[in-house]
Amino acid sequence: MRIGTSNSTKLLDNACVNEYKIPLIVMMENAVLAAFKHMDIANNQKYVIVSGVGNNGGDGLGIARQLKAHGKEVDVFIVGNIEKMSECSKINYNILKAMDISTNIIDKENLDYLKSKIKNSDVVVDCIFGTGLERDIKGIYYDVIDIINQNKNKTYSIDVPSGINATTGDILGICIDADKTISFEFYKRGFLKYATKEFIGEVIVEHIGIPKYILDKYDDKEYITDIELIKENIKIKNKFSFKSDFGKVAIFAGSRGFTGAAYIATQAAVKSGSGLTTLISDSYVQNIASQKLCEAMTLDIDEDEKVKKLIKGCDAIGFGCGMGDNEVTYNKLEYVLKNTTCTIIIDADGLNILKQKKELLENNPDRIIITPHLGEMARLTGYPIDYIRDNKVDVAKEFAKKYKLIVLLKGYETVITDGEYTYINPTGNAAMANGGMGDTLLGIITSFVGQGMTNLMATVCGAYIHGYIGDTLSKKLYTVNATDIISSIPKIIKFFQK
Ligand SMILES: NC(=O)C1=CN([C@@H]2O[C@H](COP(=O)(O)OP(=O)(O)OC[C@H]3O[C@@H](n4cnc5c(N)ncnc54)[C@H](OP(=O)(O)O)[C@@H]3O)[C@@H](O)[C@H]2O)[C@@H](O)CC1
Ligand SMILES: Nc1ncnc2c1ncn2[C@@H]1O[C@H](COP(=O)(O)OP(=O)(O)O)[C@@H](O)[C@H]1O
Ligand SMILES: [K+]
Repeated sequence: MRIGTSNSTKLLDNACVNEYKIPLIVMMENAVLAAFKHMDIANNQKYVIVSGVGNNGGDGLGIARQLKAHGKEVDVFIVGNIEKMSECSKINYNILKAMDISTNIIDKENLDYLKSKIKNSDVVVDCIFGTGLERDIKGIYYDVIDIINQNKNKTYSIDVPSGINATTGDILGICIDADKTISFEFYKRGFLKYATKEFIGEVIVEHIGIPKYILDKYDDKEYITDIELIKENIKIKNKFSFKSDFGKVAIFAGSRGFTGAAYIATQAAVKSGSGLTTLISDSYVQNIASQKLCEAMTLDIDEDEKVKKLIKGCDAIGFGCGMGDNEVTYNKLEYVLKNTTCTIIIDADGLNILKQKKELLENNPDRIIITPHLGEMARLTGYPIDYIRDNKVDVAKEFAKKYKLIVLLKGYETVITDGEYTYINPTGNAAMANGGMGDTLLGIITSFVGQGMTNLMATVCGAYIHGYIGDTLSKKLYTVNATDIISSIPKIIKFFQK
């Protein structure tokens, strides 16, 4: 699913109208019919439409007509200067008048009437502002939004809950508290902001008849990952496959007190389908982990020659889980990067050691994937956590571009980007917020890179599948742990295999 801003919508509108000769009223009617499908007419009878005088308002007037045509009771209210009504809204307004569907122009005097109609309705359809909102909401607009929020039974917002800036997610003074948002063509970038989530309700993105090749042209290269993309990327094991076809990977992980991290990351790679997996750790961890790792091999990190030989032949290397934030870990990372050419996936202490010394990243373009959580990203970038949380796409993109690597910024709606293409991961949940989850993810991504996926797709697919398993398990489990995820990996990957 594509992500877009107010600007993308404007550019697309202009291209459709001027270049491709699709009249705006045609797109508006498509938008009306698309939104109408989600008006839940089987369960509601009384609707209040509140329209502004821009095109978002025009959508509302069209929806009012459709609702009437389906036998619903509809009260239409318009807020704003009717003289300034947009051309297409005017067309829909005139149709309503010609059909004798009465409309009320809102002023200070009839706010009580609006309130009583809202109280008495099943659904308020919010069409005050869409992507055209740019400045703070004041005066009568403020009062109307407040009245809707205080008195509604349910509110369905068209394109954007009025009051939310579609690009930034900022609330411009006040906003509609929507139960459902029916948005057109793009999942609005502003919806990604955590603070906005509680106002957008369920979000549905509908197409309004714009051909794919036109959308591709005006694409911001930002997407919500969908299941089809995963299915396209999961490798089919054909009958002639050999273990070398599924990659040779190594995991550098663990230290005293962090044996679990080593086991989890390694076992996750094994279960994700790697042909050959080796855990490289200190001898203490090796002794313990090897008791549990039946399929993976283990190697002592201090056996220099053996390590060098092994990593030179690897297709991907995972690095950092539970290794310790110290000079030894830094030296090992430097060593691994120097002695290999394959992709290195860096997490946890592998990231912590980089905070003062980012030259390792600078000198290794296009072969590193980093998987920080917000805290680790704060240490890497120097930005405060709150700033990163509110600007996660931009922060991740900036870092990826600067160091020519892939950033997977973890958390609710994990961001994955190579600086040019960005994917937001829709899977995963709070039941997964416990130790070891990141190690599991590292193992899955390392395995996928080793199996031949591009670095970007391995990261996108890894995050999606990791979260998908968590979502599936959390339906029955109060907490989902790393070992739960690991045992479900083969079954779920099989489900995605085309
Ligand atoms: N391709 C698509 O996706 C299609 C999209 N479509 C729909 O069009 C919508 C975008 O329409 P839009 O551009 O007319 O902007 P919209 O959101 O109605 O707002 C503009 C109005 O609000 C006013 N106004 C703004 N801020 C204000 C404030 N703070 N306080 C008070 N007033 C304020 C502004 O007034 P002005 O700034 O001119 O004074 C103007 O009157 C989009 O969201 C979707 O629903 C479809 O119909 C067709 C295809
Ligand atoms: N609330 C949440 N919603 C979605 N995913 C989550 C949530 N909490 C945690 N996760 C996922 O769980 C993993 C936790 O990783 P991380 O923070 O590195 O944990 P650890 O280092 O303890 O293993 C990440 O992939 C993250 O996206
Ligand atoms: K709206």
